[in-house]
Amino acid sequence: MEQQFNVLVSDDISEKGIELLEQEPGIHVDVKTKLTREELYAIIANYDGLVTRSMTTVDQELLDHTSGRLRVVGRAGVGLDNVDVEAASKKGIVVLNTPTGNTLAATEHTMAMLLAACRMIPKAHNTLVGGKWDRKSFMGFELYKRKLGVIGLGRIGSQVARRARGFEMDVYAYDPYILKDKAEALGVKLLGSLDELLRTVDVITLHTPRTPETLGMIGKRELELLPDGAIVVNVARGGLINEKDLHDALKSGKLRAAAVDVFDKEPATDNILLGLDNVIVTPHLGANTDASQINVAVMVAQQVINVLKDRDYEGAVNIPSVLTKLADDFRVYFELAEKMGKVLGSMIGEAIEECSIVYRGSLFDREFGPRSFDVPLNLMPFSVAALKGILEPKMQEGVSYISAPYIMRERGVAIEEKKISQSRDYLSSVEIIVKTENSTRSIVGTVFENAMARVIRLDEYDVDFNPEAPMLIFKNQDRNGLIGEVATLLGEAGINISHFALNRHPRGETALGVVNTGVAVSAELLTRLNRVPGIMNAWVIRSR
Ligand SMILES: NC(=O)c1ccc[n+]([C@@H]2O[C@H](COP(=O)([O-])OP(=O)(O)OC[C@H]3O[C@@H](n4cnc5c(N)ncnc54)[C@H](O)[C@@H]3O)[C@@H](O)[C@H]2O)c1
Ligand SMILES: O=C(O)CC[C@@H](O)C(=O)O
Repeated sequence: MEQQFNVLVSDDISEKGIELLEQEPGIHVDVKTKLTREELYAIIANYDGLVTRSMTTVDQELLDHTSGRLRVVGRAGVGLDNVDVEAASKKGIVVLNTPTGNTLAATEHTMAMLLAACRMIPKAHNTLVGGKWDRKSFMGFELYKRKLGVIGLGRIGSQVARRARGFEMDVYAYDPYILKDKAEALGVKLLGSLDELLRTVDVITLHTPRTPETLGMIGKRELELLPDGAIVVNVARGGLINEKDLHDALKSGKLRAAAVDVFDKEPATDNILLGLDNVIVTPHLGANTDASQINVAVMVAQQVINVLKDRDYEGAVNIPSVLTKLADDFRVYFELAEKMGKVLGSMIGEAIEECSIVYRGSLFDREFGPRSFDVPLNLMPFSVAALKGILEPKMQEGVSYISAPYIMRERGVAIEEKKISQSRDYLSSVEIIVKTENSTRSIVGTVFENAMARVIRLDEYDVDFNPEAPMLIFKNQDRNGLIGEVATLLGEAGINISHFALNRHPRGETALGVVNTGVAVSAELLTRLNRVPGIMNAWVIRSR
C-alpha cells in the first residue's frame, strides 16, 4: 500500500496549490488557517508537511511539537522571516521557498508605484471623488529621457530595468555583485558606487535583499546626494531606507515623492510616512497578483510533494538530506567549507569572476557525484556549501545550497573543482580561491583528527582560527601598539574576545588578525576600527 502523507496548509494560499496537493495520490491535505499557537501545537505532530505564507511562525517551539514526523516546511513566497531555518535543519526538516514565483508581480507593482508617484494618482483620485475638479494641483513628472537608478540588479531589478527602457528612460544601476556584461545586455549602465548613482539619477528604485550591508543603505546623507525633486521607490524590504530621513526629505521638498510598499515594522498602520501628502503607500502588495499567488502556491505545493515522495526538488534553502547522507568526517568539512565561504564572501566587495575549490588529500578521492548527493551542477557537496557561504553575506534569503550554484552560473562566475591526492602539510584540506576584477582571495581549511575544523591560511597569511562567526578580521601595517588599540576599542564596546589569532605576512610589513567576537561588531565600531592608524582594512563576519 502506498505511504500516506498529511500536509497542513496553515496560511491562505491559492486554491491551485491546494488542488495540486489534493490530486496527488498518497497526500491528504488539511487547510486550517488562523489557528492559535495552542491549536497549532496540538495538531502539528500529525503532519509530514507544512505549507505557510507569512502568518505562521515556524520557530523552535512549534518544531518541538512535531515529534519527528514533519519533513518539510514550504513557504509560498520569498521571505523566511517567519521560519527558523537553522532549527528546522537541525531536525532534518527541509525548508523551501519560491523566490522566482513573484518576480513579475513585484516588478509590475514597482512600475505601478513609480507611475502613481509621478502623477500623484491616489491624491488626484481622492480629490475628484471628494467632488473637486482640480487639474492645477496635479502637474506630473514625465519619465521619458529621465534617469532611473536601480539599486540591486537581480531578478526584479533587471525586469524593472527592462520596463523602464520601454519608457525610454536612461537606466543606471548599482550592484557590486553582478558583472558589467549582464548590465550591458539589459541596456543598463552599471556604476561603481552608490554615491555615483545617487548623484547621477532622477529616480531611484531599490531591489536588494535586506542584509546587514543593505540595512539603512539610504539615509539622510544618501538622500542629500540626489538632485532636488527626485523620486524614491521601495518595493523590496523595509529597513533599506531610514524612514525618518525619508520622511524629512519628503517634508522639506528635497524629494518630490516617494512610493513605499514595505516598512520597518509591518503591519505599518501608524507609520511616520502615512501623514505625508507626497508619499504613496501600499500594504506590502508587491506579490499580490492572482498569477503570482498561483505561481508561488503551485511551486510550493509541487516542491512539498517532491520532498515527501523522495523526488528531486529545487527550492530548498537548507539541505538536510545531503548532511544526513554524509559521514561524520565529511560533514565537518561541509560545515567548514560553508564557514570559509562566508569569510571570503564578507571580505569581497565586487563581482566574482572565478571560483575554484581545491581538495587535497586522499580523503576526497572517493566519488561524491550526483547519484549519491543530488547536488546541483554535479558539484561536490562541499563546493555547494562553499558557494552558499560566499553568496550569503550579500543575499541571505535568496540563497540556498540548491540555488547557490545556479546563482553563480547566472552571474557568469566560472566554477572549478580540483582534486589533488597528495597533501603536503595536512592529511587533507580544502582551499577556496575567489577571483574578482581587482583581486584574488583564498582561504584554506582542514579538519584535525579530533574533528576540530580550522582555517589555516587566509590570503597569504598562515593564521590558525576557528571560522565561527561573528568575527572581526583585519589587515594592518605591522607596528607596535596597534593590537592594543584594537583590543581597547573592542573592550570599550563590551566585546569579550574569545579567541585572537595574528600572523605576519611572510615578507613582513603587514599582518592579519582574526578575532572571534561573540557578538557582531557594529557598523559604527567598524568605522572606528578602520580609522586606527595602520589598519588597512577591517571586515565583520556575521553569523546570519
Ligand atoms: N514587496 C514585495 O511583496 C516583494 C515581493 C518579492 C520580492 N521582494 C523583495 O525584493 C527584493 C529583490 O528580490 P529579487 O528576487 O530581485 O532578489 P535577487 O536576489 O534576485 O536580487 C537582489 C540583487 O541585489 C544585489 N545586492 C545585494 N547587496 C547589494 C548591495 N549592498 N548594493 C546593491 N546591490 C546589492 C544582489 O547582487 C542581487 O543582484 C528582495 O528584498 C525581496 O525580498 C518584495
Ligand atoms: O505576500 C507575501 O507573502 C510576501 C511577499 C514577498 O515579500 C515575499 O517575501 O515573497
